Amino acid sequence: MADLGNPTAPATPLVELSAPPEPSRDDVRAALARAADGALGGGSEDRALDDATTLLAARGDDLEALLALAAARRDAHLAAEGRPGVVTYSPKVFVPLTRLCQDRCHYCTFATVPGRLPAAYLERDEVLEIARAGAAQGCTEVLFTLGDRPEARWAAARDWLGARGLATTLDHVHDSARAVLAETGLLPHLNPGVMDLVDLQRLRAVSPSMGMMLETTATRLWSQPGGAHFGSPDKEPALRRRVVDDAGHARVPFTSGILVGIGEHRAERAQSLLVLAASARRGGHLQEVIVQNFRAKPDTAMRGEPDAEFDAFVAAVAVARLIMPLGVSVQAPPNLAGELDDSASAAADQALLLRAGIDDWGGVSPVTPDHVNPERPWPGLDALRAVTGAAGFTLTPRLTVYPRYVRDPNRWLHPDLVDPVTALADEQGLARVRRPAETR
Ligand SMILES: O=c1nc2n(C[C@H](O)[C@H](O)[C@H](O)CO)c3cc(O)ccc3cc-2c(=O)[nH]1
Ligand SMILES: C[C@H]1O[C@@H](n2cnc3c(N)ncnc32)[C@H](O)[C@@H]1O
Ligand code: MET
Ligand code: SF4
Repeated sequence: MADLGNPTAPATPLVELSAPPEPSRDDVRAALARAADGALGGGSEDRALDDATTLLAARGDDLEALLALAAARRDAHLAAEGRPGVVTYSPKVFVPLTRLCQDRCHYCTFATVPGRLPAAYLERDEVLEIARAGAAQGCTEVLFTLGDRPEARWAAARDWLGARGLATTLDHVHDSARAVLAETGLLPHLNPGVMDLVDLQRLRAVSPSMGMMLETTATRLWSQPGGAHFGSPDKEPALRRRVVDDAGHARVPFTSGILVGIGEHRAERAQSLLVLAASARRGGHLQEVIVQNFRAKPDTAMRGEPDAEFDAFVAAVAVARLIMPLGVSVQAPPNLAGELDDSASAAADQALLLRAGIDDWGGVSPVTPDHVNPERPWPGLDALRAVTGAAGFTLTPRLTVYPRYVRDPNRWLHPDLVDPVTALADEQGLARVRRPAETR
């Protein structure tokens, strides 16, 4: 298990960081040299923050050197996990259980108002219908992504839940996930926003993995008017950090990550990644870190903002790889790469992400759109396999829960989930291939 799962000191408090100056090339090269020697900042946490902040500014030849270091670290991770040369994805369907939300993230087009929806929530039978369509296409994951605690803001949500004898949105998540497991055998991955320790312990019985993006440690983007998270109670960085840590206490294999380009500066981006790495070391539960690039969408408060600059995003992927302990996968979604409707530029950007050290593409669906980024279709699996193969890797389906946790079920899986997970896993803990999509 490498250096994961060794409880150390408690989490250090988040300090507000001022915007860093542009580093000189000498600064960048010195940071690269320390990274090449094995540790950002030569092992000290403050120096690691400085070096990571510096490396996030690498461009041109320096960025090339950073990518090479990150790629080598990814290869070491895959070798340590016993799957050298394997880049994974999770064949999934996406269940937008509710698009009502108590938050108002300025980049989000997923959250909406009751008047624009046929109903406040999907019914359990509608969820099952989506899951069955996924099963027919060889999917193994049902991703529940939804608005945070809409009942705190919307009467339509309270009424819908009340009419069905449900107290909270998370009760509906629980019952729907249990139904998916029982009726289809597919594995739920829950992404319902903020959960407390009791929620995590209860939901763990119906879902082998869960996730919540940290997004960013930049509290100012939450506390100050105009910030991307102003008006979103669930996006307070200290609260989200506690959720990521609590998932470790509850022994939930967990996915988190950062959103790049929502107004955070490089030092905040570096701090966010260091916070995730520290949580991974304490809990051993962080299976993957998603590095997701902000994409401006019409009808949102941030529609006029530029998309995340792609070189800055690629540098963030590489720095994430260097910061994370071995054993933590680094994921970037393939559908947010490239210009819209331009498969050549998507392929070029995806190739760059592989050079930057990712080892996973996340959920890819042959059935449902990415409801969070609906304007961005999934690449076909053939195209993704071609890009991955051209970079020297074999594209391989995984389960929603990663092999290292599948192999240690007593610690990481609720007893009720051992059989459902085992039924879908191969000897390596990856997905047993039985998919029509795979043989196309
Ligand atoms: O299709 C998507 N899947 C998202 N996923 C699912 C992801 O692509 C994979 O299906 C999981 O990582 C499987 O382990 C998330 C999962 C999380 O736990 C947290 C955040 C996300 C974000 C997205 C997303 O924006 N779009
Ligand atoms: C499900 C996850 O999707 C991400 N998310 C939400 N809106 C956007 C956007 N416009 N661009 C990129 N990612 C987004 C957030 O990080 C959220 O946690
Ligand atoms: C649709 S956004 C993903 C789930 C949750 N609302 C969050 O922001 O964490
Ligand atoms: S990103 Fe999540 S929490 Fe924020 S508004 Fe959208 S659905 Fe709500």
